[in-house]
Amino acid sequence: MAIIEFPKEMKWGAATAAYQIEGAALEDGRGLSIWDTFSKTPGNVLNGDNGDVACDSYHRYKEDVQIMKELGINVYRFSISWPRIFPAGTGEINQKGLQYYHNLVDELLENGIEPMCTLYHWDLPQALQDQGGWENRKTVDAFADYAEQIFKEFDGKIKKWITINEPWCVSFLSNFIGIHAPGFQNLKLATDISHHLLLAHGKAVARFRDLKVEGSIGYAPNTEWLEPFSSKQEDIDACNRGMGWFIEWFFDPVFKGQYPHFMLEVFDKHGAAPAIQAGDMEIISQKIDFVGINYYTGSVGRYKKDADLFDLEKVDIGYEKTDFDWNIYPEGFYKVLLKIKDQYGDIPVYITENGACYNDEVENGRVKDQGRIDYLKQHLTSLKRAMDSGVQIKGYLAWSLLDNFEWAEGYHKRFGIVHVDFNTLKRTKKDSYYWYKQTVKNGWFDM
Ligand SMILES: N#[N+]C[C@@H]1[C@@H](O)[C@H](O)[C@@H](O)[C@@H]2O[C@H]12
Repeated sequence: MAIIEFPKEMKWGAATAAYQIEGAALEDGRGLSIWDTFSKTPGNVLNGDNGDVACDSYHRYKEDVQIMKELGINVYRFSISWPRIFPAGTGEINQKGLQYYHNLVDELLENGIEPMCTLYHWDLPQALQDQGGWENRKTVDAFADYAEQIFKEFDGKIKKWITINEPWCVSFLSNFIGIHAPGFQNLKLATDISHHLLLAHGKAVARFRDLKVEGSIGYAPNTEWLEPFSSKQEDIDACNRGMGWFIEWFFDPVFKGQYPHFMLEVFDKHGAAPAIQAGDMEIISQKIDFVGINYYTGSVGRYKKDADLFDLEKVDIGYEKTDFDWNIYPEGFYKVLLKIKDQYGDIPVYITENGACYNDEVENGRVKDQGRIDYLKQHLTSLKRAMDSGVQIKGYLAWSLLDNFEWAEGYHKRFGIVHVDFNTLKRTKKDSYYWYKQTVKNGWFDM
């Protein structure tokens, strides 16, 4: 067996998001989000699930922090619910909402765990959606005002900040593919929203710098690897276009100050090039301190005219899959990280999400989730290989601490290293929790 060992200074953590774990959706002055509306529209979420209760972490955060403390992690990524702070999206502040996050952050700090805060993890205030949502440039400024409020409130307590989680999901999955809130299917709308999200990111970074907030700031794009089916150039080009949708489209504006021409060509062909105003790209491309990378899976792809926007067809060549029916493809993790380093330079990287869906259940008080342990081992081995190839990895945060509301899949899809019984809200540490605990303690594991 091989020992996979990590630097002593590497951070180890776990990640969650507000709408997926908090519950208390109608409590203490919280306003509605687009996910409250979307999840309660019949047919949008499996089994009609919603985030009204979720893991009830709003009330159980102290228990959850003790679970983290026993786990031994030193960083915890959570998100702030914008409508819990600004119920109408702007204007009056909900003090009880702020107080909840002070309580959570204080509990983390008292237990030696560093908070990493995501400002936007998909739960846009419904009041802003009613005014056009991310399609409306006014939402960009509303986000910057919300971010400024949070920076001022938590400066000195929170020192790692993420502006936007997975802008591809917020724009294309939610407004072109349409399976996430608010559920539109319009490519031009989606590309305009992708631009406004990057603008919102940039404006929040500008406020962060202007306020001289202590700490570091970045964003957390989602990534995927597409391996060409053959060495034919048409297959290679199709895969590069497909990855460009996740990577270059959201990295080039931030790191190069312009959209990738090959992607603009694709969107322009469909009459969907984004509306860019003078000065936008300068705002978007100001320096950030780190990039968060979310990686789950990869696929094999080949050229097929009109198969999708990119003339790309995914091919199932029999990779083992998780219960989300996603390929287990750790090689792609390595390749994504090297691609980002090669194309965008030696930017510090946090793996802000990586994990596996297995719909495991408790049997005699135990959850035997060897599949998740194997997934983590394989992907951490790829991560170490990327680090040995020069990628500046600052930390790894497993998705997720808890089984939680998995968006359109509801509570059926489980990503946690801790099982949650959604009838009783009982937490049960899985075998993967104990494996991860030992790995965090040692800084190595036996492959
Ligand atoms: N699906 N899936 C699991 C996980 C989702 O639960 C997170 O909220 C997202 O940031 C990202 O999509 C990844």
